[in-house]
Order: sequence, then C-alpha cells, then structure tokens
Amino acid sequence: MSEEAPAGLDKLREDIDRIDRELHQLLRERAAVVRRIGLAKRTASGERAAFIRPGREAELMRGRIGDHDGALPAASVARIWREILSGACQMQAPFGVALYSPERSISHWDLVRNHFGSLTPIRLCASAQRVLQEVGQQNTIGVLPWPDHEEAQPWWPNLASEDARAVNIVSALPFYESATGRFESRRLMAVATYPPEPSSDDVSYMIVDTHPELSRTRLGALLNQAGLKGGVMATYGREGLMKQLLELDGFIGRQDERLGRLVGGSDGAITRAAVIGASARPLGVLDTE
Ligand SMILES: C=C(O[C@@H]1C=C(C(=O)O)C=C[C@H]1O)C(=O)O
Repeated sequence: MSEEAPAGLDKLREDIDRIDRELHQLLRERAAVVRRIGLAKRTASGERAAFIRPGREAELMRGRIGDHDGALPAASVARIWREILSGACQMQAPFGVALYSPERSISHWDLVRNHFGSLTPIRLCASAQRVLQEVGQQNTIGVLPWPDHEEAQPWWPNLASEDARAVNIVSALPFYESATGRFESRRLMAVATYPPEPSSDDVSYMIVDTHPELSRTRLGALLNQAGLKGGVMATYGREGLMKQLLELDGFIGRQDERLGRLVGGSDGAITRAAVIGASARPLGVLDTE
C-alpha cells in the first residue's frame, strides 16, 4: 500500500462525514415543515384530514427519479424517498397496514414494508373480508391481492358502495421495482378510507354490472363512446348478473359524468357503473440499461 492512500482516504471520509451531517440537517428541516403541514391539515379538517396524499407522493417520487443521475442506483433513491414519505405520514397520524396474503408470500410482506416504511406495523389477516373490516376502523390501510379472473369470492365487488366513507383503491404496489432486489414479480392493491387523488399519470378502477352476454368488443365500444379507455381486469358472475372490474386510463372521480353516459348509452347492457378508486401509474423496473 502506498503512503498516500490512507491520507487520501481520510480526506474522502471527512467529506462523507460532512455530507452526512448536511443531509441529516436537511432531513430535520424537512420534518419540521412536515410537522407544520400536519398541524395545518388537522386545523382545517380535524382527524379526518387526508394525512396521506398518494398522488402528491407519486409526483414527489417521479420528480426524484426523473432528476436522478450518477452512480447511486435509482432504486436506492426510490427506497430512501419511500422511507422519508412514510416517516412523514407516521409523524402526522400513526397508521398500520392490514395485509391479506393468501400464499403467505414473503414478497407480499416485502412490498408492504418497502412502500409503507420501517415504522409501519403490519398485521396479517386471515381473509380479504377481515382486511376490509379493519380498514373501516381508523388509520388502517388494507393491502389485498391483485384481482384475478379465477377467484370464487373476490374482494373487489365489496368496494362498489354508495357510502361516503367508502373504502377506495388508493395505490398499486410496487410503485417501483429493482431488477436485482425482487425475487418474484408480484402486485398488490392498497385500499383505504382516505381518497385517491390525481397525479400526472393515473389508472382508475371501475366496476360495471353488465348483462352476462355483453361481449368484450361491445363493452370496449361502449366505453369508447362514453369517452373512457381501458380493459377488463377480472369478472365475477352470480345469479345472472356479471360484475366486471375495469382498469381505465387517467383519473376518474366517483362522480364523473362519463359514468352516467356509459350506463345511459348502453341500451340496458350496463345497469350500473361505480368507480372504486385510482392509483398512480407505477415507475416500473428501475436501473435497467
Ligand atoms: C407533507 C404532507 O403529508 C404527507 C407527506 C408528504 C411528504 O413528506 O412530502 C407528502 C404527502 C403526504 O402523504 C403533505 O400533505 O404535503
């Protein structure tokens, strides 16, 4: 080893120590601003304030990943920011996650921990129904399996309620993936009583009650005619009624006028259309060349 190297390293490590102090100071400043935002939200709306803003969080993440360059992997930056955002939400109003993982997959646990951070308690529930009950109680976010065509008792038809305190789909997990850090490609949906909110790129979820013989082509044409674009994610038929879960482009609110147009223009083929939430479109796999 040369004589120079240790001295050079000492200097570089001093640089790291200085940068870390600066980063930590900035994190403390950020937390102080978050505290003020939390107080302002509580003053304006009390305990029912939207302490978690999924659309804003998605935009912040897109901003950091969009600006990123240099040697640090983008997935590391994304994970750091998810931790910052989750800590900032926990500071304002503590919350927990109720997770239903039918296969008890550790990758489900991993996705929840990665998105909702180190502080968030995660409870494993025995059924999707149990998760939805827990979400009805305060400050619990539910995490449920991605809807699938094969399910005998899907969870998603329960979300089409008229209740103002309705449970909504608010996020799709994972928001980002690391090519090397995942060992299975799994997706989950987060549901909560706080509202989904628009970001610059969203997907909305809608349940339509349809005539059992309505074809995919005709459904596509009816959607198009109502100014909507998307496809079927899952279907559930019972007693001559078909419920279809649709994934649609863009943010669509529960009161969107296109819902009435869709039902009204369908000649009785669609008897009801209900939006059950939205999520920011995920960033996908980061750090691929
Ligand atoms: C700070 C806020 O609360 C939460 C924390 C955020 C943050 O740390 O940047 C962003 C959105 C909210 O989920 C806010 O509403 O702006």
